[in-house]
Order: sequence, then C-alpha cells, then structure tokens
Amino acid sequence: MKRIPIFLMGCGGVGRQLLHHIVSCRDIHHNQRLRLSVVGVCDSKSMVVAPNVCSSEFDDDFLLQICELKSSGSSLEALSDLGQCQIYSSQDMASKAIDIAASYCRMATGLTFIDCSASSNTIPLLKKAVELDCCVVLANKQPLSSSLVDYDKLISHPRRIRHESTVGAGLPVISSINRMLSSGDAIQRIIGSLSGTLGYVMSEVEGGKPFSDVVKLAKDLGYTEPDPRDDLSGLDVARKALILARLLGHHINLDSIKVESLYPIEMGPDVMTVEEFLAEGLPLLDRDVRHRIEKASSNGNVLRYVCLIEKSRYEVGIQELPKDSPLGRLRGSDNVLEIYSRCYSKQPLVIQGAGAGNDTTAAGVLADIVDMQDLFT
Ligand SMILES: NC(=O)C1=CN([C@@H]2O[C@H](COP(=O)(O)OP(=O)(O)OC[C@H]3O[C@@H](n4cnc5c(N)ncnc54)[C@H](OP(=O)(O)O)[C@@H]3O)[C@@H](O)[C@H]2O)C=CC1
Ligand SMILES: N[C@@H](CC=O)C(=O)O
Repeated sequence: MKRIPIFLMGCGGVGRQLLHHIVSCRDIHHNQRLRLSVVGVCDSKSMVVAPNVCSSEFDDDFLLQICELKSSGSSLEALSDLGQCQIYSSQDMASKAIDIAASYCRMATGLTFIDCSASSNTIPLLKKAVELDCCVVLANKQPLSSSLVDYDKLISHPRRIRHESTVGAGLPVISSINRMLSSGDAIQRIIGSLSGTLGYVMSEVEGGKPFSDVVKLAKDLGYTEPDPRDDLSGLDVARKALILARLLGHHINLDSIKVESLYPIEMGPDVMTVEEFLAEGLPLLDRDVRHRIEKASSNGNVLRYVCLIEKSRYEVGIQELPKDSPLGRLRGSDNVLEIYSRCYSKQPLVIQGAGAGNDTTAAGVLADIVDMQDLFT
C-alpha cells in the first residue's frame, strides 16, 4: 500500500470539503492500493499535528471532527480537549511544519503540503517545503501569482507541484495546457470567462435581480473569495490570467495585466471592512450595473467578464457580447475557456463547466494529490 502523507493548510470551505472527499474516497483509494494520511492541519491561528507525526495519522473520525469544529466557526485549538493531537499556535506553526517536512525528507518518504488558504503568508513555508523535496498542491492562487522569484522557486521541481484548482476550480485546464505545451503545440491565444463568481453574477442580474443580492448569494454558495472584492475588482481573474500566462512561458507580473474593477477605490479594503462593503457599499453599485445591463440588452447583447491572453496583450474586464455567443450563453458559475494553438487554430479547444464551488474545487485538489502517487512509496 502506498502512503501519501498530507499536511493541509487552510480549513475553510475548500479545505474541509477536501477532508470529506478523502474520507469518502477511502474504498476507491484502497482499491488503488493507496492511503492518503492526513498528519497535520492548520488554519490562520493554529496547527494540529498527529502524535507521532512521521508514523501515525489522524483517523477519519478526528478529521470529521475538525470539519465540524471549523464549520461552527471555532478555532482548531478547541481540539486540545480530545487529546489526539499536538497543538501549536501561529508563532510556532511554520517552524514546526518545517521540522516535520525535514523529518519526512530524512526518511525519504516525502510529504505533501496542500494550500487551501487564501493567503500569501503560506509562501515562505511552501518555498522551504520545495527545498526539502516535498510535494505541493495548490488551490490558493497567491503563491503562483506573486513575484517571479517565488514563482520560479515553487515550480523548480515541476513534477512535485500541481495546481489544477487555481484556474477553473476542478476543470482540467492546467493539465490540458501542459499536455499541449509538452507536445510542442504552441498556444497563441486564450480567451474565456474564468470567474465563477462574476459568471454567476452577470447571468443572474440579467433576470432582474439586484447586483448586491446576487453577490451575497455567490458568497453564500462558496463561489467568492473570502473578501468578495477580490472577485469584483478583477484581481482574482487577473491572478488566474497571470498563472496561465506564466504557464505559457510569459515572464510577466500582475501589473502587466489590464484589469477592470466593478467597484470604486473608495470602497476598497483600506477604506471599509468586508461587512461594511456588503451592507453599505455594494447596494450603491446596483443602479450603475442595472444601467449597463439594460444598455447591452437594448443592443441584443449581454455583459460578461472576459479574460484575454494573446501575445503581449493581457486583459481582464467587462465586454458586451452577443447573447448567442459561447460566452454570452454561459449561465451560473460555469467557466469557459477557448484555447487557440497550432493544432486548434480554426476551432479552439474548448473547456467548459463549473468554475467555482467547494465540491468541484476540492475534487480538483484531491485528483492532483492522487496524480502524484508515483513519487511515494
Ligand atoms: N471556493 C472556490 O470556488 C474556489 C476556491 N479556490 C481557492 O481556494 C482557497 C480556499 O478558498 P475557501 O476555502 O473558499 O476560503 P475560506 O476563506 O473558506 O478558507 C480559507 C482558510 O484558510 C485559512 N488561512 C488563512 N490564512 C492562513 C495561513 N496563513 N495559513 C494557513 N491557513 C490560513 C483560514 O483560516 P481561519 O479558519 O482561521 O480563518 C481558512 O481556514 C482560496 O485561495 C481560493 O481562491 C480556488 C478555486 C475555486
Ligand atoms: N472566487 C473564485 C473561486 C475560484 O477560483 C471564482 O469565483 O472563480
């Protein structure tokens, strides 16, 4: 039986769903002679680690208790009462996690760090993990959309990193592009709708619902980033565009991407909290959005938030498109991506499906972990 030891960073909607998927896929993995062993979990404040971290793991009941506890809004520290784990506070977390990675490195069995946080604070630990020959799986886009130095470091062992869920949630976007690139099928242009949140919002407001109500619904459905302004500012789509452009070999940074924001700077995170934005800022945007939708509709068109990568053009923003175009037909949180290459020059390769949500995102992360099984004994 192969064992893949796992250290999970981030236990929000996606992280918890991943733990549920791991538990519910036990039989499937057993039939593949595979054991996914969760040995540590952390959130923003604390970290829990299995007692003999190199030889033991959390049992499934304990993993489900972690999920229940985090769903109720409590901290991982509350698990100390159960006595089945060691607990570390935020100041000791990183150094302890590095110790664990180093121990696994010495045993030559390897450890997989899974980043399901939405934070850039995980980057130093991930870089250290890469140095120690650990594997890395990301749902978090921040590590691969920060500086080029960090990016180059993180992908320095390409076989040891997977990040399918950073673009298109569970859709096979990164793997498809990698297959094209490794067979010499150069990609000239990518165009698509890459935000589950903005796709959902744009198609729902067409039916007359207020923009502010639909954004709050998208948050409740688990589509948005922890701060929905990351979606509405276009930053989240820009991060995805940057990850795709870098994958194509473009040595660019976030500031190379032209981004259109759906809210003014006066409603930004430096000025108001998320709660204030949702309660007071967001409703002030309803009228303008309604006006734009009606104007597009009077031309027989709809609005879609579009991502374009072509030569040195990198743009994300609102476009008015025919209702019956591939992007215009999109509904709900679906993403669609058209990829033009030598092999797909007249008709693009099209990838379409749910582009956000905890279930599909966590499924993408799980498939990435399983895909690395050959690196474990
Ligand atoms: N939801 C979706 O549809 C998709 C999400 N993603 C990405 O998945 C990631 C997770 O999203 P989601 O689960 O919705 O987000 P949540 O806000 O629900 O969860 C984030 C988790 O990360 C934890 N966290 C914050 N900072 C750190 C840190 N420094 N170290 C460890 N953990 C930390 C939080 O801790 P605490 O509990 O203490 O607050 C929380 O548990 C995001 O990066 C998102 O972009 C990608 C594709 C689709
Ligand atoms: N907030 C993101 C989640 C997936 O990356 C989106 O809406 O697409």
